[in-house]
Amino acid sequence: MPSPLTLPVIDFSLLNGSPEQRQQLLQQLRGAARDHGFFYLVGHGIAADKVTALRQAARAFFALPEADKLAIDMENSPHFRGYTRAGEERTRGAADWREQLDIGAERPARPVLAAQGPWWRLQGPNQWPMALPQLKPVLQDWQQETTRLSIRLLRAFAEALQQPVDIFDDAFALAPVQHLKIIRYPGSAQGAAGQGVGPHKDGGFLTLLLQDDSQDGLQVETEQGWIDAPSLPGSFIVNIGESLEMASDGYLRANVHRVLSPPEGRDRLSVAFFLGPRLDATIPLLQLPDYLAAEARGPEADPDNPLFYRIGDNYLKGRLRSHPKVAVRHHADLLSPQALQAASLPTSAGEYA
Ligand SMILES: O=C(O)CCC(=O)C(=O)O
Ligand SMILES: [Fe+2]
Repeated sequence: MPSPLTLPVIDFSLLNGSPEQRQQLLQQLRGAARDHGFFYLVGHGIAADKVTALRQAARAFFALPEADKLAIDMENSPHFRGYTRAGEERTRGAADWREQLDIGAERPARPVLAAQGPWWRLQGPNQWPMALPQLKPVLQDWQQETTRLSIRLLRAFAEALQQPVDIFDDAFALAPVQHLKIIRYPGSAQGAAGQGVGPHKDGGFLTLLLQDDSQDGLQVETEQGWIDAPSLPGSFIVNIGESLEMASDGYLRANVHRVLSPPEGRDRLSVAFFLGPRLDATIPLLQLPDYLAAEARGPEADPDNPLFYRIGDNYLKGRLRSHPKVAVRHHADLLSPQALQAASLPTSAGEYA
């Protein structure tokens, strides 16, 4: 039995409706992002045939022989691009049971001079599978579509928070982070007790998640405990990242979520797009009008997860922690001795500095 929808459903096409409809939409967006940090987005304007093409291409990628996938293993890439086998990625030290392909914006690697931020190491070429040439145009098209939609959403948030509509534009000028991940959660003998991906918040500004219409598993943490976020066909799940929470002094909420493994014999495919400001931007701090500032909770402080005002520092911290093998192979100079030691243990619960 699918559980009832408990997260709000927002129709983005009302942005172009009557002035009353537009105001109502902005209020809904603000409320959903403040109270839950998660909502369903419909009326988003991305065509259904693009969704179909994306799902087919993602399925075809995961169906490739393992050797073709490992030919683009993320371990080859100092920029954290490429394929990760199930069990290799970690969330708060515990292994996630999902395989995935990470793609970023296709930009040349930068020579990293000592005086520049080490986060520039995240910029560089993607790895594309030779065995499936049709994947690249489909994923790049999706990356463009979701970037456009995310920026429209951010502009709507700016308006909903009584800010100049272009307040975030500088942070996205030239080279925003456009991180796209196609993900497959294999079934597990442990069923829902298995960790598809462990509890975490997303970094960056906004996540647009395309779910699997035939297998659920996403859950969001609330004051009442975990709630299911079952698939709603035709929608995206939108959630707020930690940097946007920080920018809005906690008004917009970055919420904890996780994915439970499917039962044995089934799997779940999802596609997550994470939009973030350019790596060398600092988080713009919004001045909220008094009536909104009164509702802002301040960003949540987690001693295990320090947040930085420099966007690149947050991304680098996250990538080094999630992909310890890549970190040790390419970025050992950035790791603390404890992190280096933890990363070389097979199933450690280490935290990466
Ligand atoms: O696959 C999903 O449904 C969620 C994935 C997720 O939360 C993430 O990759 O950050
Ligand atoms: Fe997430």
